[in-house]
Amino acid sequence: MRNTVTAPTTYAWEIEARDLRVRVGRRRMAVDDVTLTMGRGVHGLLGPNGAGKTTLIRALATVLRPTSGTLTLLGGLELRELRRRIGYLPQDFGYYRRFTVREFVEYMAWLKEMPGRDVPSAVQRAIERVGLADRADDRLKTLSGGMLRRVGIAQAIVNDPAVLLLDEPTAGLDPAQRLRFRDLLTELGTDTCVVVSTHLVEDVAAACTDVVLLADGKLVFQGTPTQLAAAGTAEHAGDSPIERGYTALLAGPKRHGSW
Ligand SMILES: Nc1ncnc2c1ncn2[C@@H]1O[C@H](COP(=O)(O)OP(=O)(O)OP(=O)(O)O)[C@@H](O)[C@H]1O
Repeated sequence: MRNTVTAPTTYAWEIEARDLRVRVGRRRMAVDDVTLTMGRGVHGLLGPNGAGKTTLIRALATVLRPTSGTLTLLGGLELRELRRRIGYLPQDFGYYRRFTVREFVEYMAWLKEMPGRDVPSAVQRAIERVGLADRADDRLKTLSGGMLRRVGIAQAIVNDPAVLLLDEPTAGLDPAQRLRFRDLLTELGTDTCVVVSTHLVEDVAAACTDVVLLADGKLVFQGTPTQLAAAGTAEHAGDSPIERGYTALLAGPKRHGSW
């Protein structure tokens, strides 16, 4: 019999960061004094290259420790229990090429300490949700890049996480897969706190309830996609209102990386 740990359910936000700083390497403060809260819904994490998106996601995934400030996840669950309740797709996820899709997702379910009796049905459901049921017993080495990305998404959702962290999940997906993925995001966001980093502003407009914009490790903006769009004017660069809002908010005089 497993010990059942009773999770606190009295938190206001799934994710609460106060004055959060995360150092990478020796000196670089890749997340620099960020204060934000995130609850259920789909939070789009936007920002130019090097803004600190991956570093923030890694801190949320408990892979990196905060350098200073506080980060409270799920009301302050202890680390082991917290990790059971997180789903994480890193930018580059490692896998064994000879595993089948099912074996790999099962293996990840096992690492997340899911009760054994729940594993087969949870694995099947996760594989179906990413549209890979017909490839479930194929080896990973036979899949395309987009399919592998979907396997990565399946392993991230297999434990029905309360906090789901997806670092550039749409990279490598073809347009049809991206549309299906947006529907999945919307569905997941109804009862999960989903944080998704992306460079595709259209994905944010279509599937996110909330946008978090980072630049140089700082929080530049948090609000709805409509509020982001409202920040732009016709003079700002971009193909859509939301892209023009993004450009407007990043157009500070001291921002480097103007390329
Ligand atoms: N291990 C490391 N050592 C030194 N600097 C690092 C390290 N990892 C990241 N950085 C730096 O920290 C900053 C933030 O990087 P991060 O990967 O979090 O940005 P990002 O917003 O995810 O970028 P991208 O959109 O290019 O993926 C960058 O300037 C990066 O060069």
